[in-house]
Amino acid sequence: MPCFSAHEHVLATKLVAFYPTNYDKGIPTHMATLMVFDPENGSLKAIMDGEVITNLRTAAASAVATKYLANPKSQVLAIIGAGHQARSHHQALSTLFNFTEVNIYSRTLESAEKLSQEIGSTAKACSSVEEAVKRADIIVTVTFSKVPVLFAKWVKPGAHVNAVGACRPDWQEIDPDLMRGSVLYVDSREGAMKESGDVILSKAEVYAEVGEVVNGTKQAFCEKTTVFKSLGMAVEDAVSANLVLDKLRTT
Ligand SMILES: NC(=O)C1=CN([C@@H]2O[C@H](COP(=O)(O)OP(=O)(O)OC[C@H]3O[C@@H](n4cnc5c(N)ncnc54)[C@H](O)[C@@H]3O)[C@@H](O)[C@H]2O)C=CC1
Ligand SMILES: O=C(O)C1=NCCCC1
Repeated sequence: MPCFSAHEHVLATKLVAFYPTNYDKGIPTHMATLMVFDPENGSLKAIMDGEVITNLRTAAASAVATKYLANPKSQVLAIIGAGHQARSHHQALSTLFNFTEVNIYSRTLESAEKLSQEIGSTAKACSSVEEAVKRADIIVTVTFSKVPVLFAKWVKPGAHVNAVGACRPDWQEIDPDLMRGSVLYVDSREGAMKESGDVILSKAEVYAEVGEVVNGTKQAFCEKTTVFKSLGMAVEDAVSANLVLDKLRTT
């Protein structure tokens, strides 16, 4: 994933591959390395691990979307999936909202319970997606499922969904009725139309990129049911890598 940002004065690329079956072997499913170059002359400035940055910047992007699109009084969070992104999303969203309830569903009750114990007394492992999401103001889907796991009939009107998994054109995590029945935001229109099965297969209409909401050219319909379909953008990695280098320089 290559990126040059003149605004941020950064030139970087991330090599990333994912191996869903690694999860059951207890090793990371995403293998990522970032290379940062001097934008003036192309010389290599740094090679860094891309796993942590991928976890954190993806959750940060969802947090920005959620800040604009969720009800500001949101109290109940549901997380579907209990891996790295589940943890980073809980961490990032907790900087914006005081959750009184965090409901977690995963393929195994054991992995949902483990995450619930890490989070503490507000968290609960649920035995179905429906149980996890029915009271939720904010929902995060972070699984490797290839078929929908979150259905419109379980989602409270006005809830906000961060749909982060299903990053291939033939994979889905979200019920097409929910995609079509919500106001749909994406990180990149171009990316969504090429890579997101949730968008392509449901034929849902993309209302806006989150960046258009942030810069005020498109509306944030936070009183309606909203979906943010995230696929990840190279600029998120490049900017994050620059932040790491800045921090290194000043410590
Ligand atoms: N939008 C973006 O920018 C990014 C998206 N992702 C995506 O987010 C999702 C989660 O990533 P990580 O948390 O890093 O992975 P992880 O491997 O740490 O956790 C994956 C979770 O999905 C569950 N899972 C695996 N197969 C499943 C299935 N068939 N049905 C339901 N659940 C299943 C696992 O039990 C686990 O809880 C993946 O789809 C990944 O590709 C990851 C990085 C960036
Ligand atoms: O943006 C990324 O990095 C990824 N997006 C989709 C899944 C693999 C990693």
